[in-house]
Amino acid sequence: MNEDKKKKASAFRSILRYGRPHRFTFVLIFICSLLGIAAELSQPYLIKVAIDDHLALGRTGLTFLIQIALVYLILSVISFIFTYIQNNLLQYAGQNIVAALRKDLFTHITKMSMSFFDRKHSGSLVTNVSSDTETISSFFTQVLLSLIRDGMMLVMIIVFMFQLDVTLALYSVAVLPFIALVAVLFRKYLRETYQQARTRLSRLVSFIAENLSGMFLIQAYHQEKEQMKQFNEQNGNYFSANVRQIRSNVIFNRTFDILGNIALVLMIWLGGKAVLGSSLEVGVLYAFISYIRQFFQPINQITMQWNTFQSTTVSMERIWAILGTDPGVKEPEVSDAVTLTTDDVNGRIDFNDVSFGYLENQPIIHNLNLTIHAGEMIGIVGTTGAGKSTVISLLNRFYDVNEGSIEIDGVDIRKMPQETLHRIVGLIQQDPFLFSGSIIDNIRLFREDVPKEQVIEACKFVGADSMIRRLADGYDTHLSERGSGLSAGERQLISFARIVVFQPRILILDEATANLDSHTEQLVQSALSSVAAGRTTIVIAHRLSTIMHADRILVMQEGRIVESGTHKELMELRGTYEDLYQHALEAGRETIFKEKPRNDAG
Ligand SMILES: Nc1ncnc2c1ncn2[C@@H]1O[C@H](COP(=O)(O)OP(=O)(O)OP(=O)(O)O)[C@@H](O)[C@H]1O
Repeated sequence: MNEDKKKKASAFRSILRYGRPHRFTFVLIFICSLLGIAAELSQPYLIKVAIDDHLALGRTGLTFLIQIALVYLILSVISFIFTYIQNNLLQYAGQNIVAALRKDLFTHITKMSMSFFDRKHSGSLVTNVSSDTETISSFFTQVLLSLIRDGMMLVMIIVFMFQLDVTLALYSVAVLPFIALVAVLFRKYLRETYQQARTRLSRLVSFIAENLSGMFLIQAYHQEKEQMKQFNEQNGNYFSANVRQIRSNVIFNRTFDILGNIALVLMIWLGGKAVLGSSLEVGVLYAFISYIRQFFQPINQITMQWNTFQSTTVSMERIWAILGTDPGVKEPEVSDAVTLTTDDVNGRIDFNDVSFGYLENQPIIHNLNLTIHAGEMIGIVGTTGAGKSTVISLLNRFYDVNEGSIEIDGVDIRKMPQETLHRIVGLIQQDPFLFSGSIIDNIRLFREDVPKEQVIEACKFVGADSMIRRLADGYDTHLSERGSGLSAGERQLISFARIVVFQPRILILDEATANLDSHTEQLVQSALSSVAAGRTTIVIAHRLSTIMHADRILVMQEGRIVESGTHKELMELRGTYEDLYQHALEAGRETIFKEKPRNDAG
């Protein structure tokens, strides 16, 4: 529990640090609030003066009243101006702070290794970057505003009251312990309802995000009803948590109103008695009644902000948990870093006694030793779960090896800045990811310094040019999310063009041609041979035709390379490869590797 509080406090302090660059703005906000409130609170006092020093004395002259009315008006304008400036400054500072926080958070997330994304739902990360930062924004713009403005207002009202009449002032502040009691009683309940609503919203967002990315499967397997049922359940849960939270808020606020009205009635009763007994001036009673009404307003505001404050601490903690998470895969120390340019690299790859597991004590790759020569084309085959994609993830440093090392041209990839590594190693996946943006930007990855001509050249080279020109806006055609306006083969060709533009020395294709029809496959195949020429190429393929002509084929089984050689050599070996091949022929497909049952499955 204590640990928990400490964590909360440290998260809070860390996030508050974002306010430091705006400290002068906060001083200005404080001054504006002070002036605005002073002008506002002087108004009842003015009326008291008009009543007690003029009307109660039976004076009939209007000049004094007109003067009072004018001053009242000026005070209203002053109060308006300062409140306006204060609000604007606060919003400006608050939005700036949150924009900076959002940026840091997103930057940090982009640096995390894949193991982080294995653990974290993308939906909950979306909630962190969007609504958690928004909650923190409301802390700076509402909670802080309330603390500054309402806190000062409360203090000033109490000062004004004591100045006017000590007895009545004491009666007024006597309600404060009751208010504190109500706040304490409600606190736990309010916090619970708030947290519940936030957790359920986060679950709902995760569910929606997952559904959107898997919509294809949902429709293909007619899972709509099942998913709808789950959605309704999540939606209903969020709805009831929200209703509960709103209900508790309303009860809390109305309890305050009742307390305020009781205090008001007491004031009229006690004050009225005093006025009748001539121990109190009417104007003072009027001013007190006004102040009592204003007295509850800031208290109500501050207690209401308690909710926001609660959710802010939860959000701050969650954001800090991410910002405080080690990225896993680290950039090398500057003194250790080896920066290579693509031209320096030959493309030799060494896996030296590499072992790796996604989870502790569950090794997937076992003591892998492998040398791939510069310019060699390697095909990797194996049954599902053999570890083919894992080897590729390790080479891309999406995860770090547990033991051993991976070297490119003799340099441990952990010593390369990741930018260098990813410039050297180009990866094409089965379903290439395209960003929402124009085709040209997708090919040059939003780098304006890559001229359009170079992109067109690359597209011609891989045979994508005519396809792109047929689109409505050619190279400027805007792609929707994940390039959904294009076919799988077209997306594939675009990712090949990317490779030609960026010229990585090592090319990796992860099942790149598995789902294409034969015509598109031919297109992609010829693009592949153009792109692969002169590069070290590793292809994980489920189609034999893709890798049959590879310089070397590696057969993987349960995290180990069990056979290695050319197609011919492996066929002659009559081992696992030949077995897979026969199995493919029997099934009348060449794409059989994936479907072959795993050994452990019998
Ligand atoms: N992110 C992950 N977290 C935990 N385990 C994982 C993860 N990714 C893969 N695995 C496990 O690691 C093993 C190897 O997976 P990998 O994806 O490398 O196999 P593969 O040979 O590429 O299979 P496929 O041909 O089906 O793509 C499998 O048992 C898989 O369940």
